[in-house]
Amino acid sequence: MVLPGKETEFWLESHSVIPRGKPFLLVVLDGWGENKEDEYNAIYKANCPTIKALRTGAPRRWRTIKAHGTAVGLPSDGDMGNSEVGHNAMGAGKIIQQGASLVDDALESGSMYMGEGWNYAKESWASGGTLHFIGLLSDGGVHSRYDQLAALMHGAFDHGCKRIRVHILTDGRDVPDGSSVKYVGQLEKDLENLRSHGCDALIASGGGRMCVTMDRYEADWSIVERGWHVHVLGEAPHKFESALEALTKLKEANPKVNDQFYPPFVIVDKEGTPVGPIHDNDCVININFRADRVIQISKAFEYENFSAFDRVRWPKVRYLGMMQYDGDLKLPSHYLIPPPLIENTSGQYLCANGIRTFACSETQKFGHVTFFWNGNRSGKVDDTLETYHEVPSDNIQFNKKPHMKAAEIAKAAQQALLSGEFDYVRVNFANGDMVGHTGDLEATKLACESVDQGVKLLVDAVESCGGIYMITADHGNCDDMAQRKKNGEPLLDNTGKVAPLTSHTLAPVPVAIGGPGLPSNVKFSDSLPKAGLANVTATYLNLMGFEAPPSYEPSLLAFD
Ligand SMILES: O=C(O)[C@@H](CO)OP(=O)(O)O
Ligand SMILES: [Mn+2]
Ligand SMILES: [Mn+2]
Repeated sequence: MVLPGKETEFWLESHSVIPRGKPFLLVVLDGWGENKEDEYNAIYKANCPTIKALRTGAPRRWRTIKAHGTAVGLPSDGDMGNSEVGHNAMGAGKIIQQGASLVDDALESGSMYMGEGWNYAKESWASGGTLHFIGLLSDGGVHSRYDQLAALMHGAFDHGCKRIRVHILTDGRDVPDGSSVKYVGQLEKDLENLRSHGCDALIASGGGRMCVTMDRYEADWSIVERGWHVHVLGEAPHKFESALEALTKLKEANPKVNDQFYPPFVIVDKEGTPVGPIHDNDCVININFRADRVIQISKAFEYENFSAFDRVRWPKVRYLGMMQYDGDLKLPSHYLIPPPLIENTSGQYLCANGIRTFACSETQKFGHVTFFWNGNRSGKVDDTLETYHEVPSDNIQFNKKPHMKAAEIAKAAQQALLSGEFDYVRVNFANGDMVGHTGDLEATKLACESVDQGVKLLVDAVESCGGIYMITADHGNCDDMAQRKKNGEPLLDNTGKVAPLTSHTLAPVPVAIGGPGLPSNVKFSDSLPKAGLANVTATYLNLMGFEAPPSYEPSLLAFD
């Protein structure tokens, strides 16, 4: 192939120390932080000899970096990291002001209500339509935030909206299980307030985020179909007169049900009529700013030709995302806030310099190492140079099968490394995160062990092909499985048991480098104590034998 000349925008200089041409492995351990070593740290409690050896075997080639808060473009240092921001940063080498911050700014400045999106939405209620909000109901700050929903409801009322319906997805994954009752209470108060001012405002339908609407990467379209039935058609086996009643009665009927997995429900009036199905001329605003879990429902609302499930009825609504979720598909076509502009990604540079890439994960994280990595674009950067390999995830609760697809991912990546057909193999192991989100400590230990075995297979493969590796993570999760009191002690629930932590953590994440292809004088620099995930990108460009572009956050490497 003809490599680009110096004059092209994405041409990269050769690195002065590290040669090109060694197979390079990059592993992202999803949800794997470096945290206090106690009995609730699943990594510490599990048998993970490979990762332990990386950590203790080469101190100059192991360090931690920040993976939460402002270091990854989130509004505050109280915000835990997440896959979207983490993979965006690692893929693009920059700290990107993320969706949550952009929405905050637009609400604060008032520009939210001056854009094209808002005007488009307004036409609906100006001509008698109902305004529907759909989204994750919590203040987790990963996919959405309650205060932003509250601001938009009041904003709509101030702009003349007289009828609002809210379709809630209970969380329990970014916030503690059981907290949905609190968020529903808060929402009911705000709706009551709107009603007292003459706005007909009610909760109309809902369900748990992992059961209703918020599927991702087409793992299980039936999740979205269930959402369609309750939000749009107003149909569900479970009907209640209030959302609080729904949560209470569904829990009574099945005490094992949790916030993440509440079955779909519809709110009805005294006569049993659903209070808020979605009709022609209504407006639907999806309040999630994060893309992955709302792309499918957005397609269902937006696409004329749609065959993922039978919509039964497809109302002609004005549909808007909080942001545009997919830059390649331009989906949805209407949105409130322009998404962060993520340009000059590592993929663009590497493809322009002829690097042959193999990217692989299982369905649950497949888009993380492709879509998020490439700045929220669903296509490939270069079809001829890149192979994207998806291992189908099981559709189960992952504590039932904590090894997930780690072995299959490792095998596929091992083959890619040994084949000689790729220069760069990039994988994500989902287990620490996906099993961590179940709050099941014992299962999460097994999850960590499966990841460790996968990493071993790959580090051995790098060893045998003379390559270089970098092992890192996108944010914490399995490193702390207990909710904590202010003093750090585990919090007990009302039965006296330790309350499980299902969310991500604020922990920094490890970065380890090595492999026989890495010159012996390469180590981590001591001069970047505050480095974060965005510093990873220049580092791996160096490890592949390139100088990083000057616009990237600095490389973590130093040379003896
Ligand atoms: O499951 C998800 O959607 C999030 C948590 O809300 O996890 P991650 O950022 O690791 O994908
Ligand atoms: Mn993640
Ligand atoms: Mn997660």
